[in-house]
Amino acid sequence: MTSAVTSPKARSPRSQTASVRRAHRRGQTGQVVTPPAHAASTDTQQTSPPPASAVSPLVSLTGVTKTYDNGSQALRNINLQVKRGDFLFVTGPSGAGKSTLLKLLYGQERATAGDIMVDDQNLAKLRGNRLAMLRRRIGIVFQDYKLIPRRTVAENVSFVLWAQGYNRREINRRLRPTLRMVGLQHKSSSFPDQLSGGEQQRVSIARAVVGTPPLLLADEPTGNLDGDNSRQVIKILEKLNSIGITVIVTTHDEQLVRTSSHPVVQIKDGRLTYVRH
Ligand SMILES: Nc1ncnc2c1ncn2[C@@H]1O[C@H](COP(=O)(O)OP(=O)(O)OP(=O)(O)O)[C@@H](O)[C@H]1O
Repeated sequence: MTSAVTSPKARSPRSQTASVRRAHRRGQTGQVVTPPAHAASTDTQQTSPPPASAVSPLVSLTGVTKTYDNGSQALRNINLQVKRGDFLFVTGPSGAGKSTLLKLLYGQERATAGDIMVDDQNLAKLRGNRLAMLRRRIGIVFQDYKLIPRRTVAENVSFVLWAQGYNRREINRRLRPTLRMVGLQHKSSSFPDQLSGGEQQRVSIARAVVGTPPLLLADEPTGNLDGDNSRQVIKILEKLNSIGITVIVTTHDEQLVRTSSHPVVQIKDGRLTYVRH
């Protein structure tokens, strides 16, 4: 698995981005597919409305409350909409409810009250296979990387594709541009403990997006990194956003948020307010 990615030709960041973008356009996300030019036909008989996915937000929370079994009220009456293609920062102090919000979005936790829609699916109604299918369409990045220690970079990144039944050719086709995208093509045979923290986080980003999900959730992705590595991680997330992936990032790093122009919401004591639209 690793041999195919050990000696890729050097390519510019622009062409790396382009190849991942092409992967999206081939329809692998089901999300960023550009409609054919004739889709906007002049056929006056064609009066059916556009599909819901073309107009609905990718993520929508309405009146969402989460109370854990021990009585801890993590989220209170949250209303939030994230459109397809958005990049959203979620800030707030420790214990405010940021991680809980992301856990609700990928179905690790269930809301106590309210409605959560992700990619036109009502999370409260998803169980078993249908929840697993939705999760395949959500990339997740954690503060502590969560890489498999005895697996190489290439194996860590492609593991999810193996698990989903992709063949070797398709895995290699996706792996190369994804590793280039995060600047780690030369580290594909390294093990996690041979990498810096910033590199490990870039591997975890590659793993999160190698399946070309329409939605990427990053929970404090810069929490363990210094300023330079943090900015590099945010730049990669912005690059992914520029090719159509909707990105939601939690952070308590005020500096990162201040130096960006993306929308920002703050969670404090479980309540959400817009800081910047
Ligand atoms: N599994 C759980 N069981 C009970 N209470 C929990 C659980 N997970 C989180 N909480 C509580 O819910 C509240 C919100 O926690 P959450 O982890 O969402 O905050 P956070 O904003 O992500 O914090 P941090 O920035 O420190 O990661 C906290 O009071 C926390 O103690």
